[in-house]
Amino acid sequence: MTETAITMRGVRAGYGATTVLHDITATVPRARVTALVGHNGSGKSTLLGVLAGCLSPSEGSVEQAGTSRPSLVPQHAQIPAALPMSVRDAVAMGRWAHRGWWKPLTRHDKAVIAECMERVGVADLAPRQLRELSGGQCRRALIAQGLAQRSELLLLDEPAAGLDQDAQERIMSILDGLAGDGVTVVHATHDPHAAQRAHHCLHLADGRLLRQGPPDDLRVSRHRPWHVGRKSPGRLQRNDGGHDS
Ligand SMILES: Nc1ncnc2c1ncn2[C@@H]1O[C@H](COP(=O)(O)OP(=O)(O)OP(=O)(O)O)[C@@H](O)[C@H]1O
Repeated sequence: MTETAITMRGVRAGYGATTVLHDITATVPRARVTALVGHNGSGKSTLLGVLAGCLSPSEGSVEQAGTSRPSLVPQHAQIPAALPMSVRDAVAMGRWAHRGWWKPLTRHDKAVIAECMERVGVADLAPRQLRELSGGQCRRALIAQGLAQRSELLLLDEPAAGLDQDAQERIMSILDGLAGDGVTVVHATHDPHAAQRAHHCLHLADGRLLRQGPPDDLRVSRHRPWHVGRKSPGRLQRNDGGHDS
């Protein structure tokens, strides 16, 4: 049976006086890939922020089964393009959560950094400047940075957006492999194919959870990807705990 990594109950959250997420009750399975799907502005990034602990719910609760601090991989590098920084330095920043930025890296830190770069296929790019990388290479370097935190929960904001099919496929395979190794992966995506590859989906619309369940049940159409058709099959669970028919 699949264990639950995260349980959200009645989560309401937003920015200042603006509420973005309303009454989100959902679960995220452990050691699986979960896709957050929905139109632009539906609240996917905001929900990632809540799961990462960057945004506190104004109502409701988020329970995480694991003990490690979540690792959030943002959509874009939070590093100014003009700042000289190698791929190795960027990945090493993932260790700051453990050591603080002021302490020298230990042998263990260096081994973790090397392993994470190897895992996502950027080891040969280690001395290159981040600003010199292609979009796909840069995304993989950011994923390596997230992995270097060694968290049980990896959150990614559109990790494959704007990449060609091969680069997307490579990133989705990396996420699959991580889940296979026991990491709980949650990523926001607009891409129906990426959603189809996930084990579980949370479908948001206007800040509310429309439905959650396996991607096959989402019946994603290429032309209207996040349209909820009348023929939706019965297994998808609605946010009120009922089932579509
Ligand atoms: N820092 C912020 N301050 C105020 N409002 C914000 C902030 N960030 C996002 N919002 C608002 O919250 C709503 C949800 O945005 P969010 O980025 O979570 O959606 P999204 O589904 O990730 O969108 P996209 O697919 O375009 O990335 C939007 O109306 C947006 O304008």
